[in-house]
Amino acid sequence: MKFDLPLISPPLRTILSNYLKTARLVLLAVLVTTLLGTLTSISAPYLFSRLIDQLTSASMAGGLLWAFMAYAVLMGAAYTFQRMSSFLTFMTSESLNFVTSTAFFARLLEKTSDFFLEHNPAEIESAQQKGASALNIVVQFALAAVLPSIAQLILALGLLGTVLDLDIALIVFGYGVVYVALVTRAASVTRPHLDEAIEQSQASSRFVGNAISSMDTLRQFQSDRWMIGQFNDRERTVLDAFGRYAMIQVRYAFVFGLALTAQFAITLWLLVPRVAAGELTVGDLVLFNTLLLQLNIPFQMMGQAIQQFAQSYSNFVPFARMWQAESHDDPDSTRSFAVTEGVIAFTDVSYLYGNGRGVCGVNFTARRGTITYIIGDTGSGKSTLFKLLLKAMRPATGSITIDGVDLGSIAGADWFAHVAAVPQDIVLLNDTLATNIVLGRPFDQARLRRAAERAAILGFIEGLESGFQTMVGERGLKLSGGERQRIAIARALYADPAIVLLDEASSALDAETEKDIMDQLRRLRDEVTIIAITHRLSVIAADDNVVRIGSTPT
Ligand SMILES: Nc1ncnc2c1ncn2[C@@H]1O[C@H](COP(=O)(O)OP(=O)(O)OP(=O)(O)O)[C@@H](O)[C@H]1O
Repeated sequence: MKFDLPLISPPLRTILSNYLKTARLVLLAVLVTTLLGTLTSISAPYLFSRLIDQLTSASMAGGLLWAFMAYAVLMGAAYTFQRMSSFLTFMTSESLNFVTSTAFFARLLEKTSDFFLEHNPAEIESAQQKGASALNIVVQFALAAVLPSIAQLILALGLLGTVLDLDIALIVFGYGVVYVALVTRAASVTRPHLDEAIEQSQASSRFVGNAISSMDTLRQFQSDRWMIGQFNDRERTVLDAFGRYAMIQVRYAFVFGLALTAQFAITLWLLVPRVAAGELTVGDLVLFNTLLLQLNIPFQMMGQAIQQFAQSYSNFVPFARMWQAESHDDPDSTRSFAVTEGVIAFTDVSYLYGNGRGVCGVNFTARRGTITYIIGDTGSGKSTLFKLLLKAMRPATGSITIDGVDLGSIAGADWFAHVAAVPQDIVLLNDTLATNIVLGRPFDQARLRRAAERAAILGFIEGLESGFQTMVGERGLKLSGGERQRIAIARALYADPAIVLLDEASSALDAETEKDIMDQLRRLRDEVTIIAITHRLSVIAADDNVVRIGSTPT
């Protein structure tokens, strides 16, 4: 079986080392209870077989009954330790879930904007779920199956070799090797079908994410039947791939049955005549049967573990791919950066996307004291300039400086402490108006009201029954487009930024509200550098700085 180790190792290393730190004590308890469970479960049948051989009415009077009681205690202890170990293992799995989901979320926040253009939330969620459950299964199996199985195997094989004879121990061991080899082979033959099923199920989640975000449009164009058909086709592909996987495993079940029959037949063929000849006692035969049954359980467990590991690997791949997708290459925060004059200079800046479109040779300077308007045809690259300013990507050529400092050398955290943007597509959280404006920054009622006032939305909010505590609905869709824009402007102004970027921030507003907001912003222009993208030339005043962006080659 081939595994892409460079792909899965980095997330595994980070998550498992955090997990070992978090669950150290419980893991130790799992180890101890597992070992005790194994010792007691092997010593109980051994004691029983010896007692059976000594069982006469005279020996009963000599205290053998108490030895049988000791056997009963051993049996109870074995069960107790095994159960304790399995629940302690379950406890650690919750720690693992916690570590996996928090590490993945932190990693997601480092991803580039392109990542979120490629992957929608439903698909990301599905990869996260699959990855977390794959890791959980591997760790649970390692602790609850592989570890006790190996301990049980070593002890039981040792006992079998000492009490009965080495040949029998070798036959049992040989069966184990054949069994594990068969499971490995079955897992490797079925892997391509499993990989395909998981790949298709990821594509299906992406499809669901797309469908949910455009549900109203689909209904309006009566495209829902078409979407259902497409979804069914995708799910059918997943089902077929899982079906092929399961059918191959079903065929292998016959081979496993044959191997088990051969193991019992050969060993009984050798042992039964030796009992008849008086070389072995009936107790030996009973012990053999119990140990054989016990030995087969760990082999089956190990086989299942191999099967689960192979399945978990396939499930972990989408998670690992997202984990490894390109992240922002950001310098460390120095906290020493401060905006002084607020002069932003673009010098010969170019950036082309993979399709050859973007911006070429842009030169302009934005200062306080005036609003800098960026204008240009649709697709000329105005929003791309903002993405560059917001460090979503770096210029391919040229430079962007702030008060003479290259933007590339400023850490994201330091830069975002000074800049606030109102994007073209406003995203609001399904939470209250206050939360959407403050967005986790230190709460200050006076600032909140001032920001709302400057964004010309205070009157509207105060007129609502729940005021700032009004819930905005999924993606803020309980508000109008213009209200959403004003909330986003209030959000941008809340922390008194030194630089404000507005990407068609007033496009959904009526002329009067737009004028109101721009007048408010104009009052800030001596303290704040304001750059605004607009298609509405009517908002531009005579003393504004206007930068026209030309079309780029396609
Ligand atoms: N992520 C992307 N991948 C590939 N091409 C892109 C991407 N984003 C934008 N483009 C292309 O780059 C060009 C500039 O896009 P941009 O959004 O910056 O234009 P714009 O001037 O803001 O347009 P508009 O006025 O319509 O909002 C367009 O031709 C667009 O198709």
